[in-house]
Amino acid sequence: MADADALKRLAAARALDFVTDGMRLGLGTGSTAAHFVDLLGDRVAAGLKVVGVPTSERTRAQALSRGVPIATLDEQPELDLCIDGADEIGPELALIKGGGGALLREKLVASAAREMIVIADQTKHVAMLGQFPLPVEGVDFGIAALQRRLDAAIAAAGCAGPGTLRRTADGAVFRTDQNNVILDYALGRIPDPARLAAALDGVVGVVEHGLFLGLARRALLAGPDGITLLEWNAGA
Ligand SMILES: O=C(CO)[C@H](O)[C@H](O)COP(=O)(O)O
Repeated sequence: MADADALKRLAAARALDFVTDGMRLGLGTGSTAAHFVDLLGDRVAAGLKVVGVPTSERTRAQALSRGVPIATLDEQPELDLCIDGADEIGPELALIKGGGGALLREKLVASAAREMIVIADQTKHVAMLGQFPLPVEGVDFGIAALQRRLDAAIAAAGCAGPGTLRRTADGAVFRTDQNNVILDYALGRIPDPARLAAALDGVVGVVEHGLFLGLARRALLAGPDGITLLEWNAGA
């Protein structure tokens, strides 16, 4: 059976079929998105004309190293397509994102795009979101108070589970590219993502959360038997 990284690259390669000359692209963050940027670099070297808006400093550096022209979201506020990975893909292409800590810029870039395509290995596809801890990005002023407000909002939305302040491997508090902190909520199950998202949106001190609802239109899932295309049109 193909290993997970080979499957991620397979999904990334298929996403290139949706890229056409002149496109303004949102470039995601994470190991799957990194495969896409790598392969996009080959296409650019072969003459494809695109401009990419990276969702993290990591992706920005990679795009530059692969010769992919980049711009900021201020320079390109309207994008044609955003290609990004996900930590979980649930019903109606509801996503958990932010395992790599880039959820805020990822959501900003995806929201600026006419279409978002998620690329992943098929293990990310789940019947219900929540096994992957939900990242919540917040300001670092009064983290303990923020956590209390979050615990209450999460309980009111019918979910429960501990929130843990994210740290780096050497024990330092993790900082996002926007210099915020992340609380990872191990909820186990999120039966009603829209209800939880609305609750989190209302918490003072929350900058953004990792529930991406109504943003992805397609998902390309790679498995041992090839690519499965999932489609969801929230407006239909
Ligand atoms: O949301 C993300 C980063 O903030 C990533 O898309 C998500 O963590 C998936 O990563 P990978 O492709 O490495 O499995």
